[in-house]
Amino acid sequence: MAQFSLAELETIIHQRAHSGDPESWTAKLFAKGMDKAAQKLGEEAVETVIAAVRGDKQALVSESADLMYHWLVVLGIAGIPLDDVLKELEGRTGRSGVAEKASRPRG
Ligand SMILES: N=c1c2ncn([C@@H]3O[C@H](COP(=O)(O)OP(=O)(O)OP(=O)(O)O)[C@@H](O)[C@H]3O)c2ncn1[C@@H]1O[C@H](COP(=O)(O)O)[C@@H](O)[C@H]1O
Repeated sequence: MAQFSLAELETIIHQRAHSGDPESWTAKLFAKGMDKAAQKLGEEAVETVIAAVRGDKQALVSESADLMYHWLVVLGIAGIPLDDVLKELEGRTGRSGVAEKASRPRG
């Protein structure tokens, strides 16, 4: 089991975004803004799909990591905490007591 979580990565991204370090990819993405970050997220999503369709498990793991990192960057630029997404997912399990969300049909 990995000793690492998306919450930790979110914290790292937040720290690096405002580090002012010219070598930081995170700081560069935040400086370029949502259009560039969303574009990178889309590229990583496509690369993940290609790895999956090819059945390349090693690439799928690597591209998934790129995808999750860029997804968290996009959430960060949008000002949406990871916890908001986790609460949304939790609601869909029916565990959070948000009955209307749990029973909502999925599109
Ligand atoms: N998890 C990641 C991570 N995953 C992917 N990437 C970067 O995402 C970039 C995208 O890779 P691509 O090959 O698609 O892009 P590219 O060809 O380099 O760039 P373009 O020419 O497409 O603009 C690469 O520079 C990767 O290094 C990441 N950069 C940072 N992190 C995490 O963020 C932390 C802080 O990183 P810095 O902000 O760079 O200090 C790191 O310690 C990691 O934990």
